[in-house]
Amino acid sequence: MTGATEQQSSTEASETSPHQGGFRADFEVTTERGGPSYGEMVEQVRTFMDKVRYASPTPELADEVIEDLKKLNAKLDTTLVDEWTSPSGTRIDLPSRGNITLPPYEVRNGGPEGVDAEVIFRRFHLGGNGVAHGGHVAVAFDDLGGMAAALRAGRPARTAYLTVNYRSLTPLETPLVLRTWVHEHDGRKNFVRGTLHDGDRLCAEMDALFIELRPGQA
Ligand SMILES: CCCCCCCCCCCC(=O)SCCNC(=O)CCNC(=O)[C@H](O)C(C)(C)COP(=O)(O)OP(=O)(O)OC[C@H]1O[C@@H](n2cnc3c(N)ncnc32)[C@H](O)[C@@H]1OP(=O)(O)O
Repeated sequence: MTGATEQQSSTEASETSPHQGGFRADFEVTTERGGPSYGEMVEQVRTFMDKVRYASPTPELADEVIEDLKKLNAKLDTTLVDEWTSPSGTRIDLPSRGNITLPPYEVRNGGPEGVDAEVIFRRFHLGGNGVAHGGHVAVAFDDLGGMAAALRAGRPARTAYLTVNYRSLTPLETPLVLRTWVHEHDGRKNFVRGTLHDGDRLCAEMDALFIELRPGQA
């Protein structure tokens, strides 16, 4: 690969970065990091990825887009911070907490009893034949399953295993309902279940184990 590897991609955490071990020390919730336009910036990137998924550029246009992207990457290089202080993942006012790597979802209800969210798989989440890639469905279950475990336990949890049963096709660009809840817990172990529905139709189910992290655990 050329180009991307020439550029800076992240910065090291500083001693004052607010984290313990492998996760943030607290549920980091912010609405201001990255400023009022951060959500729109993320949305424009998602839209760009949607278009890249279906674009078939001429060689000239591909070169033009590469030059534009290099300029944009250079702009962001001037603002990189460590993972613990970046807006991504903490902006609870934005879809998927502003995390560009997740399918965009909005939590309609979330608490110790479970999480109820609306998720939309985008055009760039295409697997084949117009429907979502199964890996992206698993990503949505992982994040919202981890959220159900964390909200019940009051501290972060890591996925030990996660099984998805794909029951029917998962459409793109359609608001879907994803629910997760702790079915059973035993010490640090949270057995979490989840469902993904398109209206009344069950698209997929999840069965997972999330282990609460000990303070300072990597
Ligand atoms: C509002 C904002 C919210 C924000 C919400 C944000 C949510 C984000 C969620 C994202 C979550 C992720 O993707 S996390 C990334 C993917 N996951 C990982 O990389 C995890 C890699 N694995 C590990 O780090 C480790 O194996 C752990 C942490 C999972 C477990 O290690 P440990 O803490 O040392 O625990 P350990 O003693 O081994 O196990 C504890 C108990 O669990 C059992 N156990 C452990 N692993 C398994 C297993 N795979 N299957 C069955 N059982 C298991 C053990 O037998 C033991 O049972 P007993 O003897 O006690 O009965």
